[in-house]
Amino acid sequence: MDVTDTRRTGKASTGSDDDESDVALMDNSVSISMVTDNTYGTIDEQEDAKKSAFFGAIQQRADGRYGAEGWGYEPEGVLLSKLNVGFFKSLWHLSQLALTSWREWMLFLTLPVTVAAYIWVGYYVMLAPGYIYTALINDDLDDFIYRCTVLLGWVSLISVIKVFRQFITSWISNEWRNSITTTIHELYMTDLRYYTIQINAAGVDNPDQRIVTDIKGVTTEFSKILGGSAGSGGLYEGFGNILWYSVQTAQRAGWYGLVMAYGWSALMAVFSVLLINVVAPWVFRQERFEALFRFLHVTVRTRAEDIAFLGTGGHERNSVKKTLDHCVDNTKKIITRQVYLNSVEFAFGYLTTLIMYVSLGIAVFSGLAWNFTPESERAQWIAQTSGSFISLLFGFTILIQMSTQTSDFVAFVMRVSELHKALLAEKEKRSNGHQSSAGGSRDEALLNTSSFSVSDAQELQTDKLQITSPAGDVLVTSLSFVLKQGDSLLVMGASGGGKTSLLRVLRGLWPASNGSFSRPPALTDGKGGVFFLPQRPYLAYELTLKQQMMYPNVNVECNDSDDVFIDVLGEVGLTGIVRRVGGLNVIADWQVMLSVGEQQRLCLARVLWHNPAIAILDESTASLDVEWEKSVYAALKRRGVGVLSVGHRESLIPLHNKVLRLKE
Ligand SMILES: Nc1ncnc2c1ncn2[C@@H]1O[C@H](COP(=O)(O)OP(=O)(O)OP(=O)(O)O)[C@@H](O)[C@H]1O
Repeated sequence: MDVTDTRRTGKASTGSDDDESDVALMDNSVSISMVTDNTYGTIDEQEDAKKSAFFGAIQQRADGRYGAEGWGYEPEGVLLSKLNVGFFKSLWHLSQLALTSWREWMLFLTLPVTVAAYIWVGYYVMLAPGYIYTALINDDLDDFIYRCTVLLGWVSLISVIKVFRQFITSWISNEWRNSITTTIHELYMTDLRYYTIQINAAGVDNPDQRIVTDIKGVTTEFSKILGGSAGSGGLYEGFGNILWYSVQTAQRAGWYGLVMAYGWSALMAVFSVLLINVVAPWVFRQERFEALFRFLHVTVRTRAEDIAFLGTGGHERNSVKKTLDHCVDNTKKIITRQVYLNSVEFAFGYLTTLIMYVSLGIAVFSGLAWNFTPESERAQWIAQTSGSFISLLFGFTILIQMSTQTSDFVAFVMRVSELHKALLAEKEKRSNGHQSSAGGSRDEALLNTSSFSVSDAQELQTDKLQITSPAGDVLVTSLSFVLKQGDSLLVMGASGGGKTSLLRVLRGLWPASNGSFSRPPALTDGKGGVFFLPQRPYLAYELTLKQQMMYPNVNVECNDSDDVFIDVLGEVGLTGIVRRVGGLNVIADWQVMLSVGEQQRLCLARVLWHNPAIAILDESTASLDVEWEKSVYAALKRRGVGVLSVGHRESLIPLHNKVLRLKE
């Protein structure tokens, strides 16, 4: 048996091989089922576990992410990123996140109104040369001065409208970014989804990049696509021009002028839409490579000291180079494919002038134009008809150019909507779990599965708990114990045996594959409940020393005097740092300021300050010397905190009432 009651024996026991019963009742407070080789269930049962959604999602993710072409390659995502029905559905989906209030709708509607004003004033600017030519041909100075003055007025007005259009386009982009990011943040940063999305969501790589860069890409590009930018008109201008100048062209050049313009544009549009799908998937892929490239560099920066201790950074150099190669090779593919698109775009741009002259020629030489145009107004007719025609074709040009420029946009939209859908799926899954369980805070309730309940009693209880890793390996088959306030249980066992996994299940990060457990709520405001301390010290960004101790409840009202915090720091041997850093209320880069041991002590100070009913410590004293380790456990005992520790060190055994050894 591998359970030792140190209160009874006073020393550690390693257990004997001939006693491997499933359940070991040690005393009234703790009953423990041990994992032994013969409790692993049949092969069929294990296969069933592997078929769980949990496992399925992980497997899909692994297959997608580490494909034959290495990191960052995901064929399904690449194929998805096309200008097709799926894209428009995703775009619609994101628009609903962007337009959530009447204010956003008002802003959104300001844009077409502004563009309509722009087209209307632009029409008068377009007419002006015709009038000026007529005044010149008629040698009419007064008319010439009048026409020039009017033109000055229109030109001033159109400049103001254009500036406003730019302003409103950028403003809308920023507002949309805020709305979409806020909605996605809300989903991502709530109910531990920033964790579970990584375990469960198939194919959603680099959520950080999608949130930080891709959403901005969506909103910037979309506002430009609708409203235009400094260099090009937008969708509204394109359609506005087509509508207005179709009428004008038909009136001036007759129906065949229209047929020429529409026929020519339709031809180019078909080419462009076909060619856009040659580029878009590779842009999607590029985003993946860029994200990975940045991530590897961030890792080199944040783990610089570890890498420098371990070696020369050769592997990291190779990794970043390999990823750079992927970025560069993929960019070459994009550039090559872009040639086709550019050919269509440029050819269309230059040939437009030719098409215009041909159409005018047909109107003139067929006798239509001169039939109804007085001699004195022929110059005006030529100038205004060509202006109309060019404006009509410009409308089409805008639309066609836009389709060649949307490859980035398609990629951004697909990546952001993929993340949003994955987050919604996570939320849905948790809500379903919630329906079948009872009680607890919002945070805990959403973590609930049918196997978990929040108890009012300040104790942790597991009943025949089975734990399965995301890869489908059964780590613990049937574990039952009760841990009351003031009790202490040490979980030991081989590396990879499932110790931290047990804590993951108790926290609610992984589902239990069988059995059940109950515990007080975690992370309630301030004190009490269960406090989990992870294996690696975590010191949050931009917090003072005092707030680090209050973390995660940094915003709760705290009436404790500074002395309380200083006393707690004293209990973990950190009084010195208060003076060193300049007080309790100073923000510093704690990862750099403190040694790993000091970081671990500060995290332990957190547990002591919170004074929970139960503390769950994952190798939390590994960097402390034995004397300080003893001292910290004594401080927990003084407070009557129930302790569940995971650890390897023999020195921990006498500090606990019970020891549970997980077998391999
Ligand atoms: N996200 C994951 N996906 C798949 N398998 C995982 C995942 N996390 C952990 N595992 C596997 O689950 C097993 C148990 O891991 P766990 O972290 O519980 O080990 P441990 O007993 O705490 O080990 P150590 O003492 O080394 O910290 C290991 O084989 C590990 O590889």
